[in-house]
Amino acid sequence: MSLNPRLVKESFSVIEPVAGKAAAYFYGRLFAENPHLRCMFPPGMDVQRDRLFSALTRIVWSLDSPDSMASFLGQLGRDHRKYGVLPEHYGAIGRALLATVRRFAADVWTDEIEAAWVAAYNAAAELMMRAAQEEAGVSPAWWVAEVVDHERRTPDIAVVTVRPTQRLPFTAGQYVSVQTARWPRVWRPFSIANAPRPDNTLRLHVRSVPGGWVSTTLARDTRIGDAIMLGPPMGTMAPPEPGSRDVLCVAGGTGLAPLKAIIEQIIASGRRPGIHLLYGARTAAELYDLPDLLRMESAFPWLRVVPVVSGDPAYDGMRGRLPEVTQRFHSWAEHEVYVCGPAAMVGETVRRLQEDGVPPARIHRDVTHDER
Ligand SMILES: NC(=O)C1=CN([C@@H]2O[C@H](COP(=O)(O)OP(=O)(O)OC[C@H]3O[C@@H](n4cnc5c(N)ncnc54)[C@H](OP(=O)(O)O)[C@@H]3O)[C@@H](O)[C@H]2O)C=CC1
Repeated sequence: MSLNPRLVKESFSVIEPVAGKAAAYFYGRLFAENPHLRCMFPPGMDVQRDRLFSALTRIVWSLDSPDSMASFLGQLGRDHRKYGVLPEHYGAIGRALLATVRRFAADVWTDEIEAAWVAAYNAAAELMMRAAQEEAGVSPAWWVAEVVDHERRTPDIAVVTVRPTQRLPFTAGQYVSVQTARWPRVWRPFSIANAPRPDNTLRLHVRSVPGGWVSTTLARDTRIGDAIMLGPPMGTMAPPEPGSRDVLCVAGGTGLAPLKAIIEQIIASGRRPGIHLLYGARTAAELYDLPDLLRMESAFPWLRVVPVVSGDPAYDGMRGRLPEVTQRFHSWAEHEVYVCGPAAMVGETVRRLQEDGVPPARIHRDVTHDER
């Protein structure tokens, strides 16, 4: 049976409004039928349920773009090695998924829809298994990394430098998932805040969020010499192609991390595009990386760093909210644009940029990391 993206999308749109219930049913069914799989997942499943649905949403909506589906599923397959997922697990996952969509789309379900889901799942599982298999023997399923530096920049934000014990190749703009010894099987994504370095170190910008297990452990309770685990690099945000346009980066809070990596990579490439970095925080004290950015600016005259403060009327510099400041600052229609930060800020900034004529293909945004 060949893929039928339309039937999968139509039936999936019936399930989307009850995504939470469907994800809970899926895991309940998976663990009831395969109790041995439960130990591969964290004790608290809330984040996992959200992840399942966001991955599923992404797969379903990219079913008619084979390249982007293959690239996403390849990364997902490589990433799932760190959970210990093996080819034999895909059958069990497929059965639980099919039972879930059949139940939650019961009102519209037909044999054709069932066949379309089976074909789509088999194709997706095949891409994930193949990518995982190709990686086995070439790269570890996860990396152990030693914390070699830990700076508390604000009461809530730390810049953590780690050195994996084996080389971890990545592209500027990508992220890794992190597991700490305190919270086994709980993985949270953080962007790598530097371009690849000869000494193999990676920097992470971590804001401890209330109730965030991994972020709080990393920001407050981690010391030099501690070991953490890193999953394989993920994400498709990457530096612009050589010879391309001037660059705008709009960073909200710790959303700065991947944009700093991209700027470092552009500088290291020897190219000289003009780069504007609008770097926003609520107060001047929250601009936790400004001294470092100003050093980069003075070493690279084509970079202009513009701190923007949204919550302090007495701030003696650019004031306002990032989406509005971005819009009134300049016309960016000819730029390559990168936006990263809180999801609502990213959405609003992207909307305004498009309104002002920046084509969507030239706007690069990170996945949000709001689950930590
Ligand atoms: N650490 C990492 O590696 C990465 C983090 N991220 C994501 O970046 C985000 C950073 O969060 P955090 O450091 O807490 O940032 P903050 O919540 O401190 O916000 C930073 C700036 O963004 C503005 N902002 C927030 N919400 C909105 C909005 N709805 N509209 C317009 N402006 C807004 C804030 O202004 P105000 O609130 O005054 O409007 C402030 O100026 C998180 O969502 C995180 O998941 C993304 C990629 C990498």
